[in-house]
Amino acid sequence: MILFENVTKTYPRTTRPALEDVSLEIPRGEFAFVVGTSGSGKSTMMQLVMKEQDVTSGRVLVAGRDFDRLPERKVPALRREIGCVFQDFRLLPNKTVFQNVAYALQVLGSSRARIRQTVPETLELVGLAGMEKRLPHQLSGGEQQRVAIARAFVNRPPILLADEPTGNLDPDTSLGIVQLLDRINRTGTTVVMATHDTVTVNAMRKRVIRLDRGVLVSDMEAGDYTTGSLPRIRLDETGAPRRADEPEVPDGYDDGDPTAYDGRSDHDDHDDRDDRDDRDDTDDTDGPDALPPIGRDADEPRGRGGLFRRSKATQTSSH
Ligand SMILES: Nc1ncnc2c1ncn2[C@@H]1O[C@H](COP(=O)(O)OP(=O)(O)OP(=O)(O)O)[C@@H](O)[C@H]1O
Repeated sequence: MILFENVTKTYPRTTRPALEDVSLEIPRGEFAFVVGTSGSGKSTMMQLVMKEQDVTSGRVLVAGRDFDRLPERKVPALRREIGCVFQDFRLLPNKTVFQNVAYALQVLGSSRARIRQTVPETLELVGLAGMEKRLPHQLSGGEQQRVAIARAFVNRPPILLADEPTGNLDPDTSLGIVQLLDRINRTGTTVVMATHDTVTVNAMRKRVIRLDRGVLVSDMEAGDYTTGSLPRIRLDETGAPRRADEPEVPDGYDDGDPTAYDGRSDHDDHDDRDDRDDRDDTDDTDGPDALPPIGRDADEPRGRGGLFRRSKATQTSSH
């Protein structure tokens, strides 16, 4: 799960925040687009999730970790749980497709047996079986991005972030890449994709979180990039998003709606943290060979719900 509570990020020597008072929750297993024009704060949001940047104010929780309480020594373990894909692919030019993907496991200390088994499985999943021996320059842009996705996913991270992954690709190829991310999402991995590619966003009918100059202006289920539908957050009379500190229902409200906030207290979160610390220590020693196979989470519940409980009113209004 990814949770932002009233997150503001202002970079040094700038006056306007890159993100301003952003609150949202992306439950485990969800596919969400983050859209907005250039400079609206999409990459900043991704970097905050990776803890490559720190918030100026507000709170971020990712994969059970409260960043306020996350010691620096535990950041590498966090990043092992987040795969990343970028617009410019970032492949190693002198390594083959197989070696590029295997490298991601090697740096995690995986055994050769594990690499021999997992890399071909993953290349098959992304549609590159038979291309193991090619170098990146012998691939099309779309194929290179598939290698990058395989590399990001080969250790089966619970979260995959894709920052403008289709920015260098033509529309048909872009759609194929987003469909691949959708397929990965169906294995249980949470996928968050930043983009301003209206065509692919509108083709997918997924959750669409929209930023405008650092402000979250809409959050829609099965939304699109132009008109929007099924807003997730309530708007006030002026059309502004309701704030996270004005819950629509009391904390802990749950009428059986799996998207309802369960109102867990800070105390509960603290307990979580203690459990998590234990688990992190296990992670550190288990190594990637303990990773579960593709599809491990597919049948699990989608995790607890959002800060904002959707009501009939929010489902039918549009903006
Ligand atoms: N390291 C930085 N230092 C200072 N300002 C930054 C830094 N990174 C981003 N910004 C500023 O923060 C704002 C948001 O940038 P960000 O890269 O998050 O937007 P974006 O929506 O990802 O844009 P694009 O689609 O062009 O990648 C912009 O005004 C940008 O100039």
